[in-house]
Amino acid sequence: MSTLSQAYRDDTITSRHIIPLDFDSIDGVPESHLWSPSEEPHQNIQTQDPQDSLIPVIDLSDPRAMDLIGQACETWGMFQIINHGVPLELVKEAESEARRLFALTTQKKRKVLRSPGEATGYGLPRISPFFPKCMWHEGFTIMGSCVDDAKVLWPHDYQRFCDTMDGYQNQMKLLAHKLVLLILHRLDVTTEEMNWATSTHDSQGALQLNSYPSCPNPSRTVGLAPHTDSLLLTILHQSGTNGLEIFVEGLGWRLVCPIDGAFVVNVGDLLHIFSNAKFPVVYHRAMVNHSMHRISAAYFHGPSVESMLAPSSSSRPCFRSLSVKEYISLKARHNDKALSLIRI
Ligand SMILES: C=C1C[C@]23C[C@H]1CC[C@H]2[C@@]12CCC[C@@](C)(C(=O)O1)[C@H]2[C@@H]3C(=O)O
Ligand SMILES: O=C(O)CCC(=O)C(=O)O
Ligand SMILES: [Fe+2]
Repeated sequence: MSTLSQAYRDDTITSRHIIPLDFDSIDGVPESHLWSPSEEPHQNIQTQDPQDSLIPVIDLSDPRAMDLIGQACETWGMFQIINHGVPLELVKEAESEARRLFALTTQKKRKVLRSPGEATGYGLPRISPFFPKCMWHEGFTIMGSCVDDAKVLWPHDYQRFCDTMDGYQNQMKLLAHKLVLLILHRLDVTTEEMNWATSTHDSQGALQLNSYPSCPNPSRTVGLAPHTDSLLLTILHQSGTNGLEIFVEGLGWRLVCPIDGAFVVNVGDLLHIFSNAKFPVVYHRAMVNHSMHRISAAYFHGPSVESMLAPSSSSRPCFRSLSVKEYISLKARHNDKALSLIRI
């Protein structure tokens, strides 16, 4: 049976779109990373009170949580959660292990570079080929065990990194299942669909550690260009630094304020399709900072890549049915045009 990492293997990406900048040895922003002001990410920035939290913050222990989550999915496709049950020490530990990884020398990190046909390892975001300029970003993608890469990075001390990432992925998987159950109540799903969406044994996940080093010219650079996440839902830990923004129709780009101990959850393309577009597509991006090195950890949760996906119990589906694998491959080839290709 195919796994997520196999589904992400077959594309034709070139090294220019894989190798992050050598952040240790630069003292300015190279032309390759300078976005012109007319390029999309620098448009529509709103002045905003940093306290003004547009995206709702939901307490998972609140009896109204299910309703609030349903509403948030319909309105924004995004919400933040607190009291989620994930031990905060584990979250801190995962962040500090991610920092330890990105603090290694460029030479070390390039030893675990994601190779062109592979899904995991160190490198630029997969969406890089779709943009004219490079992103101020380095990432490390994990699908399941990361022991092979960790052994290369820390030959004598790889266990700590692996144990932390395993523990974090396990917690994310549990939380993702809880959230899917809560979210599906908003949709009129059949028992069969409910089983498909909540079956724990063949769900698939990926963990992406993101690093955005401080940048001498943040107004002309982009950390992670505007995109939507592909799978069902994403659970994001953003370390205390601003950077994540969501595009809201009519309002433009809005900051998603970091809240200590909270996770940001957003609807991915598969859930947009499954909801028959009742939940919006969620464009978001990460901007960079002059003084802070920002880290984030995103967990992507999806169903088995072999399974079929169709808008749930809808008499007028607006998307054709397809396998998860097929959607991943369409997305790899067409990025944000993928959804329009399956629209009925
Ligand atoms: C399971 C996933 C989800 C991936 C691909 C694969 C591993 C890495 C994820 C990201 C992380 C950064 C943004 C994104 C858009 C990217 O370029 O790589 C994500 C993408 C997706 O959601 O499509
Ligand atoms: O770093 C962030 O805040 C956003 C990360 C993100 O969107 C992603 O990994 O898909
Ligand atoms: Fe994302």
